[in-house]
Amino acid sequence: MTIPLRIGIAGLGTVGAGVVQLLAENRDLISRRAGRPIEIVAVNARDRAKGRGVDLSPYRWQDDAAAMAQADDIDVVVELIGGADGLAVALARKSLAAGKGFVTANKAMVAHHGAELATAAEKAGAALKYEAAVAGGIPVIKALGGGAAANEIVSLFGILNGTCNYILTEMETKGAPFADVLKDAQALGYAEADPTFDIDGIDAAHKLAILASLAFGTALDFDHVETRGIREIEKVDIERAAALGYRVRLVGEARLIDGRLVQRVHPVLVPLAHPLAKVTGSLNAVVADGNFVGRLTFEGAGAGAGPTASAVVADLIDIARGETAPAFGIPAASLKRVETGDHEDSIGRSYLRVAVADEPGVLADLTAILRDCGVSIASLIQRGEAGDDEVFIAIITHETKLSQTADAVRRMGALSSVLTPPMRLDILS
Ligand SMILES: NC(=O)C1=CN([C@@H]2O[C@H](COP(=O)(O)OP(=O)(O)OC[C@H]3O[C@@H](n4cnc5c(N)ncnc54)[C@H](O)[C@@H]3O)[C@@H](O)[C@H]2O)C=CC1
Ligand SMILES: N[C@@H](CC=O)C(=O)O
Ligand code: NA
Repeated sequence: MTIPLRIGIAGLGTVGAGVVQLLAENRDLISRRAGRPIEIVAVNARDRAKGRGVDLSPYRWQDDAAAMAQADDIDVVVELIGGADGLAVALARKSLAAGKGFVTANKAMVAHHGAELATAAEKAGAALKYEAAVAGGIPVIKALGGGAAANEIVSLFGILNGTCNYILTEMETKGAPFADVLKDAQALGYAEADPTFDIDGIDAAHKLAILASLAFGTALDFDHVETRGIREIEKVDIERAAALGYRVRLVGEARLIDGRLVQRVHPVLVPLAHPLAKVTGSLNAVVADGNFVGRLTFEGAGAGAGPTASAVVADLIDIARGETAPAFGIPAASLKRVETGDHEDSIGRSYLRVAVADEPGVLADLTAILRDCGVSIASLIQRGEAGDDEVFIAIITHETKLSQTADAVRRMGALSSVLTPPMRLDILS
């Protein structure tokens, strides 16, 4: 007789309802692939009466999510509530302490408490899995932790937030205003409960910290992810970028440089021919360089019910098969603590947007600052009608140490003819 894997699901929102639907719809196939049935025993959410478009009648309603951690008839707790702290992490701690497997889509919790939870899982001999937490449906956690595990990986980058990518793409293709597109992304189930996590880059930073730890074998270090979101991106940046041969994307990058870890989430300009320029809508992409395999590129849906449920259920299938690899590829106690490096020490090209008063000598002042800082101009666009109070100057620099470009931007901002703080976006190479 085959013994089913019995699960309890806490959280029945976009992802939770997606998991219920997927397990029901692909039941037989999943059972064959997992080697045994995966059965939902109990479900929990804040509001029992809420309609969710899925049939919950076969399952026990559990008023208290934490009780799932103690229930004798549950082998694995699936946490789809969200939030770095509070109920989610309490449930994780209790479930793992009780020796139950724990599957989560919660990147905020993993980024903040991943090491502690991985240690608890190892101690209990239980599985901790979080494929859905990074890049939604893309199986990148399994790829880096498994398929590419023989390689040394020294750098990775990618588009890690579906909401931001959707917003940037819609602004570019439809000229739609930021606020309207954000509402659409929320309605489509892409955004976090608090969408500032998306648009301020925090969600991408959570994911980047997790990927970096897994890829480099370093301790999770969310606090040192330099994070900048897309709030300051204006229509003019998207238009100027397009005129200069680029698209704007929110990208997370992590590198080990001389043993120091540089982690950065920031909006960048991506050349039109670059693979990330073709990643549109809520799609995500992750690019990792391995020393034997070479460059690996993963692309797929980064958000939404179906893709995220796909990743959650993939973790359940792993557990049903008896896989118990350490959560971060190596035992949590072996993850290396490394110092933080500074991205501004590296060499790169940048886009600068400077809003100036249309008066004689302004351009000369800007170019003099760039000269004094050792920054050379690759291209420059000035557009504005005669009589406009404000003119936008867009500059693309040649390769320079980025700290020099930062210095130039600071000095430009101090000019009385510069009307708002200049903005710099680096160019992805
Ligand atoms: N929506 C997406 O595309 C993706 C979401 N995630 C992650 O999946 C998790 C769930 O996200 P969504 O389904 O989008 O969120 P959601 O807001 O649609 O659903 C959250 C669910 O948790 C329940 N809940 C919230 N607080 C609760 C509490 N105190 N007690 C009991 N239940 C509570 C709500 O009732 C709801 O059923 C989050 O960690 C999110 O970051 C990960 C990848 C993609
Ligand atoms: N809010 C997130 C959901 C997936 O992780 C995103 O937009 O990418
Ligand atoms: Na994933």
